[in-house]
Amino acid sequence: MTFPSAFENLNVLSQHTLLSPAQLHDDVPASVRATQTVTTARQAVASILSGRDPRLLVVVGPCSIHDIAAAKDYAQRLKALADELADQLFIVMRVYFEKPRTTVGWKGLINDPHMDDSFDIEEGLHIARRLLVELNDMGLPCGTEALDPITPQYLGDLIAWSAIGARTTESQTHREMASGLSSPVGFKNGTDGDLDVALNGMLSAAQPHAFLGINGDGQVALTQTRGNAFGHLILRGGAVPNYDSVAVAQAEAALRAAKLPVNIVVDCSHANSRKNHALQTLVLKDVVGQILDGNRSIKGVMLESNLFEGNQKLARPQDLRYGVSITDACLGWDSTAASLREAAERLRTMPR
Ligand SMILES: O=C[C@H](O)[C@H](O)COP(=O)(O)O
Ligand SMILES: C=C(OP(=O)(O)O)C(=O)O
Repeated sequence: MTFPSAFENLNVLSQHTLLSPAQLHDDVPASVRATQTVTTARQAVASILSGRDPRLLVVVGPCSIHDIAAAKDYAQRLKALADELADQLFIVMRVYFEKPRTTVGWKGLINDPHMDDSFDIEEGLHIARRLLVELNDMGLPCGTEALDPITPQYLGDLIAWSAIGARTTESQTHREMASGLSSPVGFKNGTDGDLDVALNGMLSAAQPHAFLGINGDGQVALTQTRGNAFGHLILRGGAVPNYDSVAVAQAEAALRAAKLPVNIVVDCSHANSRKNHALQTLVLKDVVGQILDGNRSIKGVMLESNLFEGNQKLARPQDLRYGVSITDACLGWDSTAASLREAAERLRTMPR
């Protein structure tokens, strides 16, 4: 019997075989320095989550990466800031290559690196891996959203922290993938604010799973995982924000009731900033205030930040403004640096 028969793949237009994860690793190898950055950062995040390291994890950077020059420019500034504030903050750059869309839209640099619907995924994977190697070579760890369950085989060795997004936190496929990720993984609450989907995600991802995956050679493989020991909850707001002390106390109680580690990261953006990028600084101030008031469950924060504030509509690359987001609106660099410096300064007043 020929494959496909006349009765299947009726809506599939074409399939094009891509290079394997092993081939991409050969094309763009991880340097020793990059690997050290990833390993040290994963350990630091794990120590923060287990309470051994009192610093605040900060995942900060563009909503999405679309321009490599701008991403490197941003990373250089962030690395200097990370070194300056390293006594209080452990800074990981948000390096998001895959965007989950509410309906449709540009799905990120891996899916469509030329931003023209040419979907040159093979080139997208190369660009993404080269950037991750460069950033880790600078000593700047990278965090990302694990969206496509195949991508971690290509890039996962260069990722220090991962998120499962609000739109996929209830998906079994993503929980299975999370159970095998090498980095600590945060589960976001649902877009409607539901915490249970994230808690169930954490419970599921902590367990071993067996599922269909791909191996290094790109072959379909029965994949069996160990379970991820460093799952945590990310509060990103829903119908209303959920970063305030009452919402955080409710999340803590829900984590305790589910017998999960009481570890929370607050996403200062999305529904917590009511999608107004400038309000992220106020959310951060509030969260730092909660920590100064004695909160010990908030282990980290997330900020969407770029070189310049706001966002712009997707256009031809030559028509885009440099350093401005083409997805969610972001804080600009100056206010990002000022708010992180202020957060560190306030945290320094706290007896450890
Ligand atoms: O952070 C990114 C966006 O909020 C998410 O990808 C959804 O984007 P959309 O609602 O513009 O599709
Ligand atoms: C899509 C994102 O967030 P969320 O899943 O919370 O909407 C994001 O952080 O890019």
